[in-house]
Amino acid sequence: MTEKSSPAADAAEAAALEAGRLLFSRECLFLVSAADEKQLPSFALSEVAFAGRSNVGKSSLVNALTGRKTLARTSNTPGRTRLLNFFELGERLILVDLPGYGYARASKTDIAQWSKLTRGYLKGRAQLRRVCLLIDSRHGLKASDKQVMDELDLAAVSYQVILTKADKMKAGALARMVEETGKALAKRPAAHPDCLVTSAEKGTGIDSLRAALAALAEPPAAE
Ligand SMILES: Nc1nc2c(ncn2[C@@H]2O[C@H](COP(=O)(O)OP(=O)(O)OP(=O)(O)O)[C@@H](O)[C@H]2O)c(=O)[nH]1
Ligand SMILES: [Mg+2]
Repeated sequence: MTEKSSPAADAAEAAALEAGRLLFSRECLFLVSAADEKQLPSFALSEVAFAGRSNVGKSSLVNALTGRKTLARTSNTPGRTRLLNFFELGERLILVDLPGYGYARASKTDIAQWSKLTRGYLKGRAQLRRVCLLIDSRHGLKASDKQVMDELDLAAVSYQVILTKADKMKAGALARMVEETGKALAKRPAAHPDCLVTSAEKGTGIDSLRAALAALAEPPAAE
């Protein structure tokens, strides 16, 4: 079903896109990595975290959003990101690239470490305004994603599901995946009701995501 547009809705959408463009035209800097709870930094800015199974494209999405190809390290090998990596976007928002979960070949110690540090961060971080929960659009929601969603729902942490790697999908299959995922989200209290579709490779959905994240950033300082 397509939403009817009105001049007011069109103007609001254009303003949101412009806010996203302005925010993400600002410089994005790597700040710090955290390997344990004691290393978690404390900044006076809201945070948006990128979570999801290993290899879904979290680091690539951070790079696509910020227009920097090598800001966050990406890899063909699942399990590339092992630490929580914090980036500051123009003194207005912190982006947090998280290690992936569900990486079958990681050692038990690694998995336990992910669980403790990342789950702890996701559930207990006062400044965390939104979790972008990335799902590979070819695979859809897996048991491990549902478990993380259960935890976010329980902790009342707002999350936005993002179907990634859209360039790898045919239009019909992608539309079915969007519908199926949307149905699963309808019953979840902390989920944003609509999922976004992105391709870090082709730039699909990047402007919409920038617009959504701009609504969470510190307002620009008065000139
Ligand atoms: N075709 C395509 N490939 C993508 C896209 N996004 C990421 N990839 C590829 O998917 C692989 C994994 O990407 P990463 O961004 O490292 O994934 P990640 O979720 O950060 O992985 P971990 O840090 O290991 O959890 C890389 O080979 C990327 O080039 C996309 O939108 N389209
Ligand atoms: Mg990564």
